[in-house]
Amino acid sequence: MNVLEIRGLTKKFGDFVAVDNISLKVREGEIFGFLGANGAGKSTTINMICSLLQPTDGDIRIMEHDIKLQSRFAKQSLGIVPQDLAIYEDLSAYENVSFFAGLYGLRGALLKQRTQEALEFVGLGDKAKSFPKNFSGGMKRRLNIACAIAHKPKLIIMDEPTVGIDPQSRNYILSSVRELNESGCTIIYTSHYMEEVEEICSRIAIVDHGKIIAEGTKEQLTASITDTKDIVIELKNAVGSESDMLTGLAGVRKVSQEENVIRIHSDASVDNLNRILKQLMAAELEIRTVEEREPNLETVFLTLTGRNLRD
Ligand SMILES: Nc1ncnc2c1ncn2[C@@H]1O[C@H](COP(=O)(O)OP(=O)(O)OP(=O)(O)O)[C@@H](O)[C@H]1O
Repeated sequence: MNVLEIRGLTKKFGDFVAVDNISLKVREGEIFGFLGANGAGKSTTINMICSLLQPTDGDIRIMEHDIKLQSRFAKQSLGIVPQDLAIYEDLSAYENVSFFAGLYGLRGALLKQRTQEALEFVGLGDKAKSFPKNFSGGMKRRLNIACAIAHKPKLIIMDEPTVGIDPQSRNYILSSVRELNESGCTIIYTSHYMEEVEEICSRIAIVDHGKIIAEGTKEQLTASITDTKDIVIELKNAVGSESDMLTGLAGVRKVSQEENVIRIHSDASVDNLNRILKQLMAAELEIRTVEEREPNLETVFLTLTGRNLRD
């Protein structure tokens, strides 16, 4: 079954097209990644799925129900972890979760039980009475998740849930996503962190300028990139501007440098590497290592758009 089906979804703000005719199916049991740079249109799409924004055009179906016609069903099937924290600082952690679960229709003993379960799930079981104003960024993010899951939705949408938190909380959140998925939830996970999407998502859509420019498993997406390759060269004692001499070289598409390490995105033909090395050696630079990297999602994005995800 498709837990989510989107057809021809479009959102215009005045003349600006933020989401441009997106169609998409997310099947039950998937962790579906929505990967795109800042401003690509991820949040606008999510806000339409959650009925927070009216589409300019297109249809959205959740569990085969049109969200316009069966809005109550859609609301109860959906859990939303918004990008901007949606928690009340002057309510306790327990009261926050209980408030949101109540909005989704839970009452009485079940409301109490699910509130406590959700807090325990995110590792805040012993913080039920504490106030989020005293929480770290990572704890607030986890509370935000608890608020979205207490009513046990079939589909959970997480909009960049790991922005601005420490690595430990990030790992905690990623393993919670997996656990929720194993317990039967379908998950849509948006991020501009390629590594996270690669790590947890079973299928990925890459969004750019409001359009889906590629979709598939990580393996399908990387296999589709056969005409480019990534080369990483480590120099000895670089001053930091050595990459300039490679920009514009035939076959070289993009170059970046961090201290001694130069990353080159180039056409796949073999002579490129020779040309690059000749250029560096002609400048009497000492080369420590040369490595050809397997394509990853960043390569896919770079090949399709000519930009890095975080340019
Ligand atoms: N209410 C609005 N009015 C006008 N433009 C908007 C509005 N909301 C979003 N936009 C524009 O639509 C585009 C897509 O924004 P959106 O927030 O969906 O991107 P995103 O992929 O979620 O990026 P981010 O990772 O920064 O959240 C951006 O150019 C943004 O400036």
